[in-house]
Amino acid sequence: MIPAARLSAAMEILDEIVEGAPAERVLTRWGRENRFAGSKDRAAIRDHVYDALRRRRSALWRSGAAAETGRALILGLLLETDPAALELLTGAGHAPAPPDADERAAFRCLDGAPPPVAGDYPDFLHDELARSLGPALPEVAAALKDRAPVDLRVNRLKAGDDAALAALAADGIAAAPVDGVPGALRVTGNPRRLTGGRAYRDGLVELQDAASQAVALLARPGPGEAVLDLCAGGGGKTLALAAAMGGQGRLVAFDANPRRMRDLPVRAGRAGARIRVAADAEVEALAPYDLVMVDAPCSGSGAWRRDPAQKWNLRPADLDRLAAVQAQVLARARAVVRPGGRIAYATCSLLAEENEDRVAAFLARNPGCAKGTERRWLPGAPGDGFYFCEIIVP
Ligand SMILES: C[S@@+](CC[C@H](N)C(=O)[O-])C[C@H]1O[C@@H](n2cnc3c(N)ncnc32)[C@H](O)[C@@H]1O
Repeated sequence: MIPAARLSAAMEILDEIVEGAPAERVLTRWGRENRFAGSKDRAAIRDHVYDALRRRRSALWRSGAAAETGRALILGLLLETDPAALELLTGAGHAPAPPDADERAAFRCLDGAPPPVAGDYPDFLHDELARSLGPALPEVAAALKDRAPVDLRVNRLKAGDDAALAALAADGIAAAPVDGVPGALRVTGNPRRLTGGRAYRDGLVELQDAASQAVALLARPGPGEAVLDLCAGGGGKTLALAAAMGGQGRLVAFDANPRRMRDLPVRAGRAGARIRVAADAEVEALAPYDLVMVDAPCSGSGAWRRDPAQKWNLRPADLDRLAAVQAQVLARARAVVRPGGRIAYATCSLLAEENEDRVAAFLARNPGCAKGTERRWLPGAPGDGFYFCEIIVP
């Protein structure tokens, strides 16, 4: 496909997404129905679609269009990020039609756009984002418009950094260490080869955002400790905890939605990690734990660049519901941690409401518990946005 035809396809796909269809479903169906498109075409179309979804409000504003359509979003995206590419819109062959006089007259810059439009986030979150981020808000919002890098964690149960880098190089994948996060690598070339390569298949590296790795390291699971990962999900942090424990001790993984842990046994096998996947009642039966990791369900606002639909689908009532779940998991963690043990509370949220406020509320309800190490990572420094707070239990 020529580059302009890829833009046409992205417009067509975005039209369906704007109508409410989930992006992944539309992209998959489009690929099935357009077999002539090769893997490079599909990857480029997907990038256009996600670039537009991350910038949904600013792109529409930039286009000046009255209604949100795939064409308006792509026009606005190109205006903002690659104005020269508008020349590709010639109308010839499969290229989109060039912007007509009315469309051109409507184009506008972002000066004067309200902050949530320029920053691409929902209006209702503005005050909370401003309270949480202060003067960093515009910079953080800008970082969330870009594609997320592909990060790897060197699996210390199987390899050191040099061996992992050598295995990746043999697979044709270029990567470099991420400053400040021991064992984190950032893929700089051929990321799509990763899952077919030996380094990944043999469990030398795992896909994991660098800040997510930093969170697991900061939890400091000790070798020989009993550790519970109470919100294990797909097991990203569980596997990182297992590696930090050096294959010693006892690591239990639980998630309220067991289907999310479906692949964990296979991933653990590949990584050479011993993990007990627990059913609900086993969480208490296997207590007490020295450390309980609570990677709480949250708005995902620190990782919106990976999943932009999350920010557009979020509603005020979701934050209330999430706050209640965050409090509930913390209370459960408190009940199963041993006296003198620790709770490692983390979210990939930028909102104080899900972070500092949740910890403060927990401490107010649990006299004697004390805050230990607390840290926040903003998106891009070095990975997704994350919050971490260690709670020391009396
Ligand atoms: C942020 S995700 C976990 C990501 C995972 N730790 C990782 O690193 O890949 C939060 C998880 O919490 C789970 N969850 C939601 N409510 C829960 C509850 N009450 N108890 C335990 N897990 C819960 C969700 O199913 C979701 O998988």
